[in-house]
Amino acid sequence: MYQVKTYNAIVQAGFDRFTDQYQINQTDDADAYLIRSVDLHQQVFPKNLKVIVRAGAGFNNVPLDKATANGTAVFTTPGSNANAVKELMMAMLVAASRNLFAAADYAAHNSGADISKRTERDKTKFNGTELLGKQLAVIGVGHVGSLVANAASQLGMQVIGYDPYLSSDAAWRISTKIKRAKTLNAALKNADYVTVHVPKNEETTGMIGAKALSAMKDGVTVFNFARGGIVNNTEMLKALDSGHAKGYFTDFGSDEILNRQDVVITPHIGGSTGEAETNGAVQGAETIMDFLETGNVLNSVNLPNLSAPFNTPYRITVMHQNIPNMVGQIATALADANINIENMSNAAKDKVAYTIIDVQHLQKHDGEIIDCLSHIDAVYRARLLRK
Ligand SMILES: NC(=O)C1=CN([C@@H]2O[C@H](COP(=O)(O)OP(=O)(O)OC[C@H]3O[C@@H](n4cnc5c(N)ncnc54)[C@H](O)[C@@H]3O)[C@@H](O)[C@H]2O)C=CC1
Ligand SMILES: O=C(O)CCC(=O)C(=O)O
Repeated sequence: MYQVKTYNAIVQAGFDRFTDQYQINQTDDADAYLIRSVDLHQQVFPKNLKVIVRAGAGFNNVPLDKATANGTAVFTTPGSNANAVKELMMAMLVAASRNLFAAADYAAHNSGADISKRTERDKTKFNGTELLGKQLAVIGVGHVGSLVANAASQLGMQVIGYDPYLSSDAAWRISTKIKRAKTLNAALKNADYVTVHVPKNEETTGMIGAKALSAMKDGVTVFNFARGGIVNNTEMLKALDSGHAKGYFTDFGSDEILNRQDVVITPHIGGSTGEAETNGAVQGAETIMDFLETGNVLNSVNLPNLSAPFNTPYRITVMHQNIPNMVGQIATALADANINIENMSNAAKDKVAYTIIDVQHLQKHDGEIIDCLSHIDAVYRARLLRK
């Protein structure tokens, strides 16, 4: 029986997807974590932890190096909440262009006699502009960014995307109407609206800072529904205070940006729809079961993609450092144990490699061969799976 631990609210549809080989259990010795935004950076991972699935897109709450060193595969559920974020972003674009929040706040407090007279007098304060024909820069054109770009284009906006790491799968999702910028500055310089949809990492933290903001034109509105810190709040406030930027809309509040008319904050609700939570939980459960039962890897953030049909009685998987002679050492250990390899595949991603070996017969006691492989230097984890 596999133990699955959760740290955040996971919808029932995800739990229902697990077969009876799985138990949802808040144990300290889980085989798998199915999580959302819990910050795992301070956690000491149990040795038994084989897989972490973040139901959602951002994985900056998971310490990847620590997970790798523990032999733990980390996955996300790509695209599961992208439509939810896109719809929120479209609402925010309209809200920004029509001063919607200020206007609604005014109307909610406009009471008493002469209400219509005052309304007609004051409504000019909330005059907006239309999105049609305005330019939107989309920084990061992955699952969310591509949907935002396409939807904005359908509203008649001129959309320019910037994504130096765009995958070919993602490129297929982008409308041919979206222009491609070769540099961040080229994307920013004529944009009326700028939105970021990149993962938070060393490169993207503060990417919308003094330099990027100064490359934008006067009157720009900036949106950050990706992660706090991608936009530098101090520099954003300077741009707002100087009148260079018109507004800042974000899903990530923090003290310094509170209580301003020109900043709209939502409480990290980008992925908070029933549909997105169901997608993430179901995809998450399926990812856990597939990895634990077949060892196949698809869309992991710390392991290379590697899948093969599991047609033999036994499969050995080895997660190890991407250094010379690992496959040789693994094959030698199996030969020493008189185990014949039916099929072997190996792939690497950055510093981590992964090997799948299918075998018909085991000559030694199960534990012995796994023990033997685990003791090879630079092996993070070896597992034996039965069909
Ligand atoms: N507010 C919320 O509740 C949600 C926030 N998010 C955030 O949005 C981010 C994006 O989500 P997805 O689109 O699903 O991820 P994704 O991985 O499909 O797309 C991210 C894109 O950013 C690009 N990218 C990476 N570094 C870049 C850089 N330096 N400059 C330009 N582009 C760069 C990648 O090539 C990729 O195409 C997530 O990492 C997460 O932090 C995602 C879902 C919900
Ligand atoms: O609602 C959640 O779990 C967070 C969504 C999110 O930020 C993400 O998927 O990256």
